[in-house]
Amino acid sequence: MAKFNILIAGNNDPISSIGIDLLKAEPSFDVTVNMNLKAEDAMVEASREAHAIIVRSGAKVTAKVLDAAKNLKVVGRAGVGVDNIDIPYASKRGVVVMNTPGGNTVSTAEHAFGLMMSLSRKVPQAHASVIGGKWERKNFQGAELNKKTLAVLGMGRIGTEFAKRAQAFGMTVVAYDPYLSANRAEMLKVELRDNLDDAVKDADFITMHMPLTPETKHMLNETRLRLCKKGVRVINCARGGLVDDNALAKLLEEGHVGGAALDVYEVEPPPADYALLKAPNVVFTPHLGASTEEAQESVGIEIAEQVKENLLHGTVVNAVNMPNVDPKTLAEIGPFLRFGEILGRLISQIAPQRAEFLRVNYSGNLGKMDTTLVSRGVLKGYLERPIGADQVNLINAVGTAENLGLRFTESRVPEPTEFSDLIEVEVGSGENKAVISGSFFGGDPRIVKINGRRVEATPEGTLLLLENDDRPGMIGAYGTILGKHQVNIANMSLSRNVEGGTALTLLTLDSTPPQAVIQELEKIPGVKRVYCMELE
Ligand SMILES: NC(=O)c1ccc[n+]([C@@H]2O[C@H](COP(=O)([O-])OP(=O)(O)OC[C@H]3O[C@@H](n4cnc5c(N)ncnc54)[C@H](O)[C@@H]3O)[C@@H](O)[C@H]2O)c1
Ligand SMILES: O=C(O)CC[C@@H](O)C(=O)O
Repeated sequence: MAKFNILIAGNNDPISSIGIDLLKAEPSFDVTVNMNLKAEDAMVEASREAHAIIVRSGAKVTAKVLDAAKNLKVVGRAGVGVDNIDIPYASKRGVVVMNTPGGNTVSTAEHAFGLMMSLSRKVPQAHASVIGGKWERKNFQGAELNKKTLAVLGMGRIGTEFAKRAQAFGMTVVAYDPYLSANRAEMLKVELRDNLDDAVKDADFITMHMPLTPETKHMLNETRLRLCKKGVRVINCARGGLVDDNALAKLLEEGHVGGAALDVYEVEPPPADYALLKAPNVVFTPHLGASTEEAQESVGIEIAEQVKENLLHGTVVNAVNMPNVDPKTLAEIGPFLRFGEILGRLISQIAPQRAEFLRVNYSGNLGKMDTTLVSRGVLKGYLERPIGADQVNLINAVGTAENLGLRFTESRVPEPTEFSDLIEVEVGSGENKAVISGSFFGGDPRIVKINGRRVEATPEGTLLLLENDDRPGMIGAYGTILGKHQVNIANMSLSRNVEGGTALTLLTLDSTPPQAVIQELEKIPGVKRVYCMELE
């Protein structure tokens, strides 16, 4: 039985014990929990033997960690944000990265909403004052939420939950999210703004709920904050860096921004001299959005299940760097995926060198399916020879092709050709290309065309493809040489363009002939090309 090492890594932020127990209960898993992995070097050492690493936001899975963890197959994030994981590098290394969207949505929306209420009623300041023995009622006059305008930036899961709560409090909700459809906005009864400045300029409160990306970094910068109404209050329970913390501190000091409630910071934890910590009218929490029993249990169990299923059965759920494959889909597309890989391997052995494109075209029943993974399988099979079978997989195949300058495309048409299912793979540059097509006969894969010529072969063992003048005696000549070297022919398929033109002979062999035999075949008069193709 294969053994898998699982590292649950953190910086004092463990995942739920139910999730840990679920993994420990699996006999083939060896589970290590280490919550002292703030430093990269410590993380590198702890990760060396891991097949899976599970983190929250405290531990960082950097390129150095990914390089050190030679056996690594999967990184699981118990939560939404994956900015503590080097995703491009994980993809390059062929490591699947999964998160658990949804498990902490309500907790985070509730926390952000709680922050907005604390901010509008100055709860932390009033609390500190009472504890300090004071009774300063006039200093802590707040503002109602009722009839105020709220701008929700990022109307995904958490933004939507926040908006619903705000509507229940009588707020007018304006939304900015370039990926939100007008229909959905209408359904959620929010006023959708196409332009970020339009969304924030009349708002009394702004709340942010999107990932930190190059596009969203410093979305609220000094210029945009100055555009807002004087006294605007800002809530950020999504990611540090969406707001320019220094600009926010400055505008809070000036009084242009009336208050801020933050759960996340550009630097976490913020150092003692962080300007924001000294600014007036602020409410802070230390990245607590998802810190509830319910959310942690939910994301802890979810990630444990996902990682377990991935290691044991190859199931991919909630991956951020490859398409999802649940067990049902995996069973359905499994045969196509395997055949796709074989077609890729096959064409890599007859394609022109320095190919510039690889196209996968589907028609008929296959043209109606989601074939993304099958195409990745073709690409993987194609790249195995040049890159090494252990270096390329379904996750990094697309990136690897890009690095080689190979343009990878796929097309699908639901109409059948002469076959009810067809996968056609074309590889080449300009007009110089090789084409192989495959189909399924009664559920069994068949190679049905090579370079546009009709052939028929079961994709197994070794295939010998010979191109020769169409004249008598050629097959006898091949058979004699192969027989002399004890190479048995299991199957043969013949085709030609015109009588006396060029013939294509596809032989399925029981063993792979040595190179010397191929050279002997090439010397037969009338033989133009001989390709020996191994399928496994
Ligand atoms: N504080 C915490 O503990 C905590 C907990 C959970 C989630 N989060 C963070 O909250 C954020 C939102 O989480 P979610 O689960 O709602 O994610 P989500 O994917 O459901 O929603 C994100 C939304 O942001 C939108 N978006 C993307 N780019 C945008 C842009 N340029 N402008 C405006 N909108 C844009 C997307 O269209 C999407 O609707 C994430 O960054 C996540 O990491 C924080
Ligand atoms: O692990 C946590 O508590 C933080 C989670 C949060 O930042 C997320 O993006 O899901």
